[in-house]
Amino acid sequence: MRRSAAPSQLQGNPFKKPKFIPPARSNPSVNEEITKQNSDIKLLEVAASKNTFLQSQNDPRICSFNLPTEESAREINHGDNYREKCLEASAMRTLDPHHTVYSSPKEITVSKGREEEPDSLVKYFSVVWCKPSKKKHKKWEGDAVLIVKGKSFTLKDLEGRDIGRGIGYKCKELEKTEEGQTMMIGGKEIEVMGVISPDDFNSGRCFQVGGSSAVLSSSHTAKKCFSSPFKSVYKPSSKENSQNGFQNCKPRHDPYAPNSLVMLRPDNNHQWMFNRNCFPIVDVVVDPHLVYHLRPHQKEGIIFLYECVMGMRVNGRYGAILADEMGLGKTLQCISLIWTLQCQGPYGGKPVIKKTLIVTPGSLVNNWRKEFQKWLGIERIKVFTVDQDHKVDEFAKSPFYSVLIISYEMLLRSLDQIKSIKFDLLICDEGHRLKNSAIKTTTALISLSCEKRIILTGTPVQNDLQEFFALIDFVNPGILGSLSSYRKIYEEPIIISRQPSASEEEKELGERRAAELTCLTGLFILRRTQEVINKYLPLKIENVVFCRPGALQTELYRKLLNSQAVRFCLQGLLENSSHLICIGALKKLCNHPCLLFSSVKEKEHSSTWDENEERHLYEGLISVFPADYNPLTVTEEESGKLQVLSKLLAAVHELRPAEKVVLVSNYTKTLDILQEVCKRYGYACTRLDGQTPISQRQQIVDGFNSKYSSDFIFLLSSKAGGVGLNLIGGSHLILYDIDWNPATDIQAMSRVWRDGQKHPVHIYRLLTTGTIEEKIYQRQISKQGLSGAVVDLTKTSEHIQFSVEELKNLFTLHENSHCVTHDLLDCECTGENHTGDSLEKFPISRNCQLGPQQQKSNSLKPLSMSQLKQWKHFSGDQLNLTDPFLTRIRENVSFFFQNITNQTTSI
Ligand SMILES: Nc1ncnc2c1ncn2[C@@H]1O[C@H](COP(=O)(O)OP(=O)(O)OP(=O)(O)O)[C@@H](O)[C@H]1O
Ligand SMILES: [Mg+2]
Repeated sequence: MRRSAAPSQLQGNPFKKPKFIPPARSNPSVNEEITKQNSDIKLLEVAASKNTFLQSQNDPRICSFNLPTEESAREINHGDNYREKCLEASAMRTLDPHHTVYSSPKEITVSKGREEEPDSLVKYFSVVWCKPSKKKHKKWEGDAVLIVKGKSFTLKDLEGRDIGRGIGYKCKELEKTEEGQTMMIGGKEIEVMGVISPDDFNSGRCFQVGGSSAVLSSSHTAKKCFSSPFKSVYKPSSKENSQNGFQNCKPRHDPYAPNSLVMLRPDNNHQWMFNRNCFPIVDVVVDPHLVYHLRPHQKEGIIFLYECVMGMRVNGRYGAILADEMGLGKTLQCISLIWTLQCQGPYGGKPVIKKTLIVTPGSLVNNWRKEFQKWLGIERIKVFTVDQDHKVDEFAKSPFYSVLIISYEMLLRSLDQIKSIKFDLLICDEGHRLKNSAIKTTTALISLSCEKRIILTGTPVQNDLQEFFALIDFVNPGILGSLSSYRKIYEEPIIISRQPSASEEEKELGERRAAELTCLTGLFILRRTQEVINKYLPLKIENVVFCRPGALQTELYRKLLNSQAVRFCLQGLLENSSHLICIGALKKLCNHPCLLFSSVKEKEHSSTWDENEERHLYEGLISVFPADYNPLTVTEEESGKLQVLSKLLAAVHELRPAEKVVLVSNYTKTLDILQEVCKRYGYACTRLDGQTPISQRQQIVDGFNSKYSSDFIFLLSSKAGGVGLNLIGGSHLILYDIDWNPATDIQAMSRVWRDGQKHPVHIYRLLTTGTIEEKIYQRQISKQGLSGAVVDLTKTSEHIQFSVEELKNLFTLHENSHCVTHDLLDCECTGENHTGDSLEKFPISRNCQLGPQQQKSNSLKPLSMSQLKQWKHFSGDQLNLTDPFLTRIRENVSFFFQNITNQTTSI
């Protein structure tokens, strides 16, 4: 029977036809001919067999599917091997938010055997379908996947939707099914095109026809290319060749010099696609001036980025996500890439890019400019930063500048001008904000025509599958198909498999799909953890400090917990967000009672007080404050944390006069109080919060980091300015309050412990003992830590759902505990005799004293309860503390946890 082609058949259905045979294999004579005549390809083979230029080859963190092993350099087999590589890689990975990309093992095994297993219960077929008709020449309407399970049949379209069901055929009949056999299912006529292996179904690959399949796109493009290889290879447009003047095709830097960093040479497939004019192949070598400074992981990162944006990792895709943890130098890796691509290229040395657009949060625009200057000086690359006085037009008119740095906000305002400029490379810093494809910024950036797109983010990107899709689809549009098919094929099975009620079958399917997704995307996502730079960083001492609340605080806390509002919340009687108001009040109280006082007064004076929900919370509260209470006179004794803070600042000032402190809060009103205290003690301070004009931010940061600055304290609002800032001028960081989201706190903490820091770093997280702050901390470390799910920066308490049980726990004050968190750890120690003891003294079997050397804080992910248990911990009553700073605050502290990283010297 003749038939018209279904959509996929126009491109070739991989499940019906033999796999795509690459040009090199299908036509060896052509390949031989080309190799013979093109000396550069020969050179490629030789160069590929040397490993001088490919450091990523041996690195376990780099997914090196396309790297030029001797074999792969000789064959044009990118597309052909892709599926096998994915299959094999998928077995190695899970969809872990912290996963790094692994290299493939040497042997590739495809489980073909499974396809032939006679006793397999479920069968899968690729089919085409149409409405029933008697016509001889059918007009097939689409491709589909037929699932046969016993006697029941399900027909799914390539978006994963059910489009037909039926009952009646026998599985055995289908085992004999041959290509071309037709049958009726669910009111549709189908023709069987071939058998799909369980592997291909389980991984979801059988749905990846057309736009979503890297396999197809690769074979498709290669086919297109191969259709007339000689046209491009042997008949170059010599005019263009000579006009461009690339005959002098020496690498810009010596690829054989010691420590040279040489990029992967394009394979034959790539050459067919991109070297139509047959320029000689030239090694792309990163400027040794930069290489000299690069850390090993940064070299790997540059190789990775280069291969992604050159389309060498996934054919026809030019995007990448560099998701290295904070402080790993993503900026420098990008600068190195830009500088390399702007001056060099593999084809005749012709530069790959001319103009680059960098979009970044406002507070980092000048940081980018500074980093360009720091690594390349002011002469090599001319960067243009957009601000009120420097508009995009100026950049567009000038041939002088090649890099435009703009904030996300400015981008929206100047979108039309930006669109009129041809950018060859787009970098979105702190790009996790693009995870929401509905927001204006994302749609604006999607509308730019630039294909080479890089997202930089320190925040893990795989915690929400839809957000993950948005990020992937931004850098490599269409690679996962449409959102609806992605949902059906990946998201739904993965989510179902993680539910406790999931069947074994559902679990397996979900795991396979997750592995496949990781495999597909792992080619262009790279994440390394902080551990890779630990060895370049100084000692870090992290402390969790449980501060005893002041007497007024305790009294007010009790009063709040007895309020009608809290009682109603616990009975589930109040609606909506009333529990958030209660939580907010308790948090304010923990920071300082005067904050609560001001709130109550403010509400009392408002005209809507009588109807206000907060009345139920604040009623009678003012009577607890002294009659002459003045919220403007900040009394330290009233807040346990403030007392500890002022002693801590005094200790640093006295014991380490050359060192500085970064003081972080989520609230500007709290920062006001802290600023007041600084003033009281004559500590010079500077401040960055949401109100700080963007144009001044870098200046403030630079001022603080300068060794000539007299500022002792940097007051930082973590929400406003936490991301991306380098505050290495400070070596003590105090987190005055806690956020629900561990990512916010982690972001803030990594501002000081980063490359360039000279002093040992001390981090103090202050929590008020027995209060809601401890509960939030426990939530951070138990829920998120244990489940491994990492929340990201945009999630706030409004997104958190609480059960009545959880609210009960939140709204309890533990007045008699030194540390509720320690009580929960189920630790045998009393907190009395473990002060600063060394590992040798306390055997590892002891529950609570594994000591610093045992602690491997390998990443910035939230700590888990069990990890916390391994930290040193001791009560504040200890008299023989070895840490001089803790000794000074001991009196107001009920309990400490301490962890030391990189200990080589004493504190
Ligand atoms: N190889 C290096 N040698 C010395 N300093 C470096 C090196 N690489 C980066 N740095 C410095 O480390 C600091 C952190 O780098 P960068 O701001 O690029 O980190 P990041 O990965 O973007 O982190 P974040 O996610 O917090 O934005 C910068 O001051 C940078 O100049
Ligand atoms: Mg950064």
